[in-house]
Amino acid sequence: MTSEFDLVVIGAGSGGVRAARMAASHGAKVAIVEERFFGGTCVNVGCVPKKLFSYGAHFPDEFALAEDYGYSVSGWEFDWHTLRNNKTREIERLNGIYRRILEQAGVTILEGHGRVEAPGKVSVGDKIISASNILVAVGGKPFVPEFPGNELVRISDDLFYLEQLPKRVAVVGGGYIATEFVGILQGLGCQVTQIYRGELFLRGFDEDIRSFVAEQMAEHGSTLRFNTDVVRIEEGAGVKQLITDSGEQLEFDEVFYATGRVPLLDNLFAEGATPELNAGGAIVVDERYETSIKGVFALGDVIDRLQLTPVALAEGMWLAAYLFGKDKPCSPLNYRNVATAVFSHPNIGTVGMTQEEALATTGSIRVYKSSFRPMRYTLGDRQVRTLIKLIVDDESDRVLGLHMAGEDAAEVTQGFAVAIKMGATKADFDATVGIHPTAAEELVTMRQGELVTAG
Ligand SMILES: Cc1cc2nc3c(=O)[nH]c(=O)nc-3n(C[C@H](O)[C@H](O)[C@H](O)COP(=O)(O)OP(=O)(O)OC[C@H]3O[C@@H](n4cnc5c(N)ncnc54)[C@H](O)[C@@H]3O)c2cc1C
Ligand SMILES: NC(=O)c1ccc[n+]([C@@H]2O[C@H](COP(=O)([O-])OP(=O)(O)OC[C@H]3O[C@@H](n4cnc5c(N)ncnc54)[C@H](O)[C@@H]3O)[C@@H](O)[C@H]2O)c1
Repeated sequence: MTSEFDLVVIGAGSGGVRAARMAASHGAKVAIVEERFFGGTCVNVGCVPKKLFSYGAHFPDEFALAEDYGYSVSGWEFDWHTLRNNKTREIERLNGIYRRILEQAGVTILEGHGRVEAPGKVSVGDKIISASNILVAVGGKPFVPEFPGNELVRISDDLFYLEQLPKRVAVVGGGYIATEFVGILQGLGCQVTQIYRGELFLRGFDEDIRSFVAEQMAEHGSTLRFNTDVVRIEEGAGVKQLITDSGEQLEFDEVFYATGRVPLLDNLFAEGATPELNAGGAIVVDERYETSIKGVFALGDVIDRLQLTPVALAEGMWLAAYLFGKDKPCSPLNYRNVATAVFSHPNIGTVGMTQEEALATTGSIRVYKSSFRPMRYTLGDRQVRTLIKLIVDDESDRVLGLHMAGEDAAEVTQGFAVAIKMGATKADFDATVGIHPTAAEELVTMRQGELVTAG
């Protein structure tokens, strides 16, 4: 029996929309199922509203800096509702664009909860549709650990729709979301405390970058409490009392938890139709994104790879070309040297290996480091700094990693990521004439490297 569709995608987020659109452009008959919002996490409660809020949070610093340039910027006020509502209007516009992109590509849109009933069968409400291939691109949801009072905390989605901005706020977690939220809330005028259970936040990033960002955030007014775990939260008189593992009691108006995300598998697979999952609940796929059930594929945040929008997009494009393209990809997607940024204040941009990873891999590296005060800040006394760092393989001279924390770090890193992906050497960097005066020119003018060897 022939199927109604060549591909049914569950989830119209970053990966699902891209896969559906590209599959349709290759000539496939495609349907997409979405139960909540077109564009998924990134557009609605992730990258986009977060970046808009991050822009918004920089204005007080800009006003202060303007004074050093002779402007009087006194008496400014901030209205949270204006920022929040303008953001929501923009997100609604983007939702419409995503829907239209799908319609224009000829993709059939089905609104409702999608569920894999069996290989080749998806239900949407009480309707069953048949498909030669099914793609599960349902993303993830915030994870909040179990402890007394955890029902009192807010999750990342909540920030985007808050009725009022809290005065005193705790952000628990030490990853991307927590660190970005601290910058946003602090910039918008809240008194912010970041609480992290480990020694130093941003595990997995370069050690120097982690310490530098912690210093800069503290200098900027955020309170950072590392080696601190929350054991209980109580509420009284509109105040949230947070009790730590050392018995301290801290008071906040709101407590945000950003302690990771887990795959969104709620009512997604009928009994007997669940593919293999790993210990963390992520769907296990092979290098073609096929699950343990033939004809059922999965990609994006629901699998155990990098949880980044450009990665979900790349996976979606790869799979569409693999299933329906004339020119099938000849190799699996390459996850090496994926550039990433944390839109904390200051921003972090990173591509390639950290010093620690490089040492474990090659044993002998040269490390080039420069910390400086960007020219923009030299007319006043604010201690805003930038750190850049290059990790070079001593033997081959190849640049293994580039790390930057400071203004425009994400923008600068994106450009250099091309060079790193192409295998540029330090000599290539040195042979590149800089653009003066910029912060990025530092990356092609560093000459004094320190030789570091393993052990
Ligand atoms: C606060 C925050 C900030 C972020 N910032 C960045 C950033 O700056 N840069 C970056 O690269 N990444 C960022 N990310 C990560 C990025 O958003 C994700 O990696 C990306 O959205 C994953 O795409 P996806 O297609 O896998 O899933 P999603 O975008 O989550 O899409 C899944 C879609 O499936 C739908 N769905 C789920 N279950 C069903 C079902 N059963 N039936 C029908 N529909 C269903 C959901 O409603 C959703 O629309 C951020 C994430 C968060 C939470
Ligand atoms: N700029 C970006 O590209 C960007 C921004 C936001 C999110 N993201 C993506 O979304 C993913 C999820 O972000 P996230 O910040 O929620 O996750 P994360 O994995 O980056 O960080 C989770 C943090 O919570 C801590 N944690 C975990 N369990 C805990 C517990 N029981 N108690 C206390 N702390 C605990 C971890 O130690 C870690 O510091 C990221 O990994 C990233 O891939 C990307």
